Amino acid sequence: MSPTSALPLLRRWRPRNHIGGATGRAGLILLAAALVALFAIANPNFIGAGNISTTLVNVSGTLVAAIAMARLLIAGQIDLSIGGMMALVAVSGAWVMRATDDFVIGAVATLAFGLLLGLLNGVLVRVLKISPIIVTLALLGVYSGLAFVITQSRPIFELPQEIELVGRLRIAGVPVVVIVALIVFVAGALALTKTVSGVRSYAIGGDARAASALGIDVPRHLTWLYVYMGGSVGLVALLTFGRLGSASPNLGVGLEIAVITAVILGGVGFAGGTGRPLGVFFGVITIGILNAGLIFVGISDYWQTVIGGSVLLLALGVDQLNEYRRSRSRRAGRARVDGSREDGLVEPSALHAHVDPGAVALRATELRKSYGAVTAVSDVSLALRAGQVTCLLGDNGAGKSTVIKMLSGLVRPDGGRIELDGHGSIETLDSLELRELGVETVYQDLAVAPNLGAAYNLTLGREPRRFGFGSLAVFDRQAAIEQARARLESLGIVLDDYLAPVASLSGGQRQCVAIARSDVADVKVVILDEPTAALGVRQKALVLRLARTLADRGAAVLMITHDVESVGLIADRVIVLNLGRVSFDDDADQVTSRDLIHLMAGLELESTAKARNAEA
Ligand SMILES: Nc1ncnc2c1ncn2[C@@H]1O[C@H](COP(=O)(O)OP(=O)(O)OP(=O)(O)O)[C@@H](O)[C@H]1O
Repeated sequence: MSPTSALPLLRRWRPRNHIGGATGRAGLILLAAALVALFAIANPNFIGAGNISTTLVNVSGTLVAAIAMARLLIAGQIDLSIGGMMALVAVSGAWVMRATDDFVIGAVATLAFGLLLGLLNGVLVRVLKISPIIVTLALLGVYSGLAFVITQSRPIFELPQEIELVGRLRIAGVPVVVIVALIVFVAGALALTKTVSGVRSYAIGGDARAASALGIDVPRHLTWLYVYMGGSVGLVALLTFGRLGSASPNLGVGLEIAVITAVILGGVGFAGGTGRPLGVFFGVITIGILNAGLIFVGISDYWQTVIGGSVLLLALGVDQLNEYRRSRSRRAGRARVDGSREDGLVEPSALHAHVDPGAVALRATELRKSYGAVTAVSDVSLALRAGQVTCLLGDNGAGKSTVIKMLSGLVRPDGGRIELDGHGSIETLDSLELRELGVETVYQDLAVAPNLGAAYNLTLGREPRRFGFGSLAVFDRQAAIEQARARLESLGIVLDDYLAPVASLSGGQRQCVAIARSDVADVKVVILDEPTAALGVRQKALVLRLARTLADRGAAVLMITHDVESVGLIADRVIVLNLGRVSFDDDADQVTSRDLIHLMAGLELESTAKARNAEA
């Protein structure tokens, strides 16, 4: 088979999007089967109905907690406090149940305590702004300590009669605990893979700063995920002390290790952004079989702990290997795209209706900004016109980034005015408010969720929905593909796979996806922060063509660049900054590449010097 004829085959086998991992799941099923066979040889009763039922009941708690933990890990977070949280929630809930002698009130209180502690975790991680590993590890100690303090180390008995139902009730022979766990797991899995909120978790785990730049309220989303984790722990606590008929402060010891091991074994990447519920399911089952088998063949508690920790280390090792394979496959994808002869270009479509070419879209007057004693920008005035590309140049430290941060609402100027056509002064508005008014900014390295395809990236924040409400609505993947295809094609770009992670696209294509996000119907100003940095010649041409198209469709484009060659190819107007001041501002045809290099170096143009000498 020739390399060319093998290509379609390769494409079919390539991971479709962030949710891949069939090979890992097959490996887990094999591992689980091997464990069952091994333990059954050691003791044939291991595959008896009684043991299977007990094993299922034992894993039900892990299953409920695992889908919530998977969601946290996918979003780049972790909760190590769940063991202590379960103990505290169980004893508090049981205490309420005994005090009121009412099963329902006690059950509601247990779930509510879980949700509250989850909220506390989320708020603390958000407020302290340090690694969730440290914050939740500290909370593990606090929660489990409090559980002992409240109970004085004694279990809580004498719970209402109905509690026995939790352990005894069966539907069609299946323990109700298992049924509840399966329902909660499936609901969590659907929320993760099918809803707008789930897509946002993947985006945040891929790159939280990019997700935030794409319009997702990251802190709020993450807080909800901790609340979800807490609620799940509340349910696990209820199912467990309900089954046992009493609550003790020892409940939940080691829960975090068991759950995290199962989740990572199930293929959820510790680095965030990847993983699949089905893998998590098999991870939980495998750990359940292992634990049951170790007890069955009479391995001591101490050895069980050693084996549990070793399995976690093994899972982390496999995860690292997967991460390495993922990055290799992304690099291979990029090499394939860069080596391809066609750039996937089509003719861009016509202008936006609101174009008034040449009119000033944004005017900045006498902008100033200092950082302590450092004056970054001292007196900058400029105008951006609809239909034009303005290139902003300057040496390192000249003040370019500070200027665009002020124009895009990331930094408030110390003085001066910024006016947007039709909206008056905007210098006090933040970046989200400015986006709503039609000022879009594409920052270098900040603009895409690398683990998601173009279809997701181009619709994040304004996701197409099928039914449901808020971010729990069902994400319409087909509509997202169509929208992404239409948006990119209208800008003259065709991709062959709208679900392939953008990390596997070429640098130029990735920039195009990022820039295409700014092509919304009422965009007035597009600010591009060094969009051609580190790109090859062909990829650079692709990006410059896209910037030109945006201007041709009516936007005022401001492009920061160090690259004099790009200026010659695209600029209508050139502004050069030197030591925080404008040293040149004129039409691009008034200046040569040589002049620009002089200006960027802070030198005076020969023509200016001559004119000054002649005047003298
Ligand atoms: N947050 C900050 N705190 C302190 N000083 C800053 C800060 N941001 C920028 N500066 C200083 O302001 C000056 C202008 O920086 P700015 O990043 O705007 O320049 P630039 O032209 O974008 O440079 P580069 O091309 O290297 O990114 C520099 O002296 C820089 O050190």
